[in-house]
Amino acid sequence: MRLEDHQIMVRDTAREFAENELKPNAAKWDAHHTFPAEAIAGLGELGFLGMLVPDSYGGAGMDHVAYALALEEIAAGDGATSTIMSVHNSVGCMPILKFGTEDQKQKFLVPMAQGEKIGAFCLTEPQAGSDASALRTRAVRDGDHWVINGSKQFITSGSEGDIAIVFAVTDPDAGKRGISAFIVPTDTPGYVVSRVEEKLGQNASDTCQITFVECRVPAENMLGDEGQGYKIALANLEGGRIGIAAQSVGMARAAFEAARDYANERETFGKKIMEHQAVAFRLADMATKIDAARLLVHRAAELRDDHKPCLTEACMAKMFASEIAEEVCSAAIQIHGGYGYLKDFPVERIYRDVRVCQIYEGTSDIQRMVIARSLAD
Ligand SMILES: CC(C)(COP(=O)(O)OP(=O)(O)OC[C@H]1O[C@@H](n2cnc3c(N)ncnc32)[C@H](O)[C@@H]1OP(=O)(O)O)[C@@H](O)C(=O)NCCC(=O)NCCSC(=O)CCS(=O)O
Repeated sequence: MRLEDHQIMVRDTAREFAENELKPNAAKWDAHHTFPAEAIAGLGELGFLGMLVPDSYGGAGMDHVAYALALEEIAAGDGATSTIMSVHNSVGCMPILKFGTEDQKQKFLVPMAQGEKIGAFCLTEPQAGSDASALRTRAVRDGDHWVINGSKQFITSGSEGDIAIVFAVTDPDAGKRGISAFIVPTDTPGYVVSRVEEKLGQNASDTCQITFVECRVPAENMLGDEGQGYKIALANLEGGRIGIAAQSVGMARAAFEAARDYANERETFGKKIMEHQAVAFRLADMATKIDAARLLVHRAAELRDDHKPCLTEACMAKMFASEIAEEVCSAAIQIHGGYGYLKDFPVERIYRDVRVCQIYEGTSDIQRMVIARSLAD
């Protein structure tokens, strides 16, 4: 894959940031469940929190390939930080860029793109995950406000974030066309963080249950037209999925590199374990899978940059990259032997962090479902 100069610069900048600011801290943040506030501020200074937003709205005006390259590098440094970055850029900023009014862009998008405000995406509910149209959260018009009541589940940055894109039913008789989207600052009364979840991995990124209790938002905070919410959600998940795929590649690469380095140091039976064919072949398979996943990610990102349809390609990239990433991380632990199971080595954390990539922003089975639809006559 041939990269342009600005893409190489983005990749190298992100790699340096990951090496210096993320890798040395990732284990500590994971152990103490610390939100990486300083690192997020650093990403903002580098322009990585408004990557896809034009400079006229305070962003870096980058293409999706550059974005995928940056996310891969940030994920190689710390999976949790890359999740905050991915959700913020793709399903936080992009819905406002694409569907927002000029006033909404000035008020909400500009500070988000400059990294002053962090975005969250409130679609999923306790009983509506894969079946995203089965929402129960209701928004009822009351004069010049909408009043939101309901529960949202698995919300990245739900507690640490500042601006939430919230989907709610405004017309219960209209099915998918009865869902609308709202921009809700998280300091709005009635936006309640009811639980910060305990998770297998990605402990530095908060995942929350949010309850909306008579949460009143001004009518001008509706995003897009009334009834357009479901379409807004799905359209932005498409780009989000390319981001999750890039993250998966980054985490897989970090685990692979740790295993490769270990294999070149560790000796058994009088030689480096790299010289045992079983280990060398395992590493060869890992490297091949990572490269294949990256090519799928870049194909989807290029299509998006060319404004061509890429739903199927985004789903293929996410499904494949997230699944091989778990395989690669598992193999990396195997190469480390018993040490791979210890927290002293990074592969233990990366293995935990990468698992969710097969679940959030659409499970692997949902990706397969969407891909299969494109195969039907
Ligand atoms: C399972 C699903 C794929 C099912 O989708 P549907 O069959 O319900 O959708 P459709 O009827 O095909 O489409 C509805 C509507 O939207 C338009 N649409 C669909 N896809 C796109 C797109 N990619 N771009 C633009 N528009 C799109 C479509 O044309 C229809 O419009 P019209 O009615 O024709 O006008 C789907 O439900 C699905 O993807 N489910 C998984 C949901 C998911 O990924 N959830 C995780 C969300 S992440 C979260 O909430 C946590 C936040 S986090 O922190 O990450």
